[in-house]
Amino acid sequence: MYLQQLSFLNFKNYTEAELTLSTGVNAFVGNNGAGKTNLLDAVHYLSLCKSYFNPIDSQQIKQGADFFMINGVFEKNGNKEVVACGVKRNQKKQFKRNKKDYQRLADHIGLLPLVMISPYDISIIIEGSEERRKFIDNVISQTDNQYLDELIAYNKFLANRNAMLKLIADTGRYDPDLLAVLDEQLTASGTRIFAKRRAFMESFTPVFNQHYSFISAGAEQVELVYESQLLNDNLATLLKKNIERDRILERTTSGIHKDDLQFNIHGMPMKKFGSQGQQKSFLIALKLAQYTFLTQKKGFKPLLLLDDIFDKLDEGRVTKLMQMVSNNDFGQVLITDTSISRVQNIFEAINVDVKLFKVAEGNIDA
Ligand SMILES: Nc1ncnc2c1ncn2[C@@H]1O[C@H](COP(=O)(O)OP(=O)(O)OP(=O)(O)O)[C@@H](O)[C@H]1O
Repeated sequence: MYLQQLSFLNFKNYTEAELTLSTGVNAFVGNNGAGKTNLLDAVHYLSLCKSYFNPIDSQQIKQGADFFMINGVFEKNGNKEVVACGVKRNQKKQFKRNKKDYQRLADHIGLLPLVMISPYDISIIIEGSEERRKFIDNVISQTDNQYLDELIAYNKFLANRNAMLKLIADTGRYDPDLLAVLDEQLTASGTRIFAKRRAFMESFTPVFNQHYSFISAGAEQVELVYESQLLNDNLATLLKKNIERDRILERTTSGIHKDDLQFNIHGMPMKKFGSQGQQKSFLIALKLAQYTFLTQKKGFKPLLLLDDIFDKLDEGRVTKLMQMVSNNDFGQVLITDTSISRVQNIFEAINVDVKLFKVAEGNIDA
């Protein structure tokens, strides 16, 4: 699967742009603020119906304009897929595939899969557990349509149970039978999500380890560990065991909403003990493992978007990484950088053709 043509109107700092991409490596080069990341974000819209960086659609409209429009022509399994996304101020987002409007945007997710690696991903390491759960959930939901619905249902059951705990605290009236019904719903849904997350992590972790040791040439030992209360006990038992604590805190303290991922380097937390380059290598290995997982599940290669990828990585890691993404396991790659000579030198050294685009103040030249 690859993106053949991309065009957009009034998208962020672009008034109008149109480009034809190569099926291999495409590099977008320009100064800070030129619009390189914005271009990758336009591609992200076509795949996941939203920005990678900012959830508010109207803020992506060029300042002073009333709407933005993004169009893409993809080639997938020998067929053309024409995708269009339009946002007008104060109106619902429009999303079309082959000229037909989607009823549910969720139906588009996973059709044209994509993996983005960006400097903003550092939040997966440094922020709270929610970011790491979001990472797992995003990867699984690109290959499992029911997963997102299951998560929505779980969150609803969780909100109901928390509301009940609050009501008990406010009124002093405790009805164990009613709570048992809520526990049953939460347990059934939470257990299904846990099973999916655990199965995913079992197949994902060895691939992650392989990618990390390739990029770092085995320079350091890292570890990725899935943490869930449900690994030790089933959810029904946990809810019963912790009911007194939940009543005091007026919220549910057991469940898959407490899951996390532990990232270690030489047995210590990556967040505190990893260098910037090691943290970046860790994130890249996570995302490339996501790419491998998606490829295996889908049976075709997703798009790979690499934003500002060379910063903080040493020459050895850059070469390894570029060798890896240019080989046959990867398909179309879009990459951004500030230096033409750096991009040319890196790819010349590994003998890989690159289609170069120069980006300056919202203009793209091939
Ligand atoms: N809605 C908008 N309207 C107009 N301009 C916008 C809008 N949103 C973002 N921009 C502009 O886009 C520019 C940033 O573009 P982008 O992040 O793509 O730069 P970049 O080429 O990736 O830069 P860097 O090398 O620094 O990462 C900024 O100048 C910003 O003001």
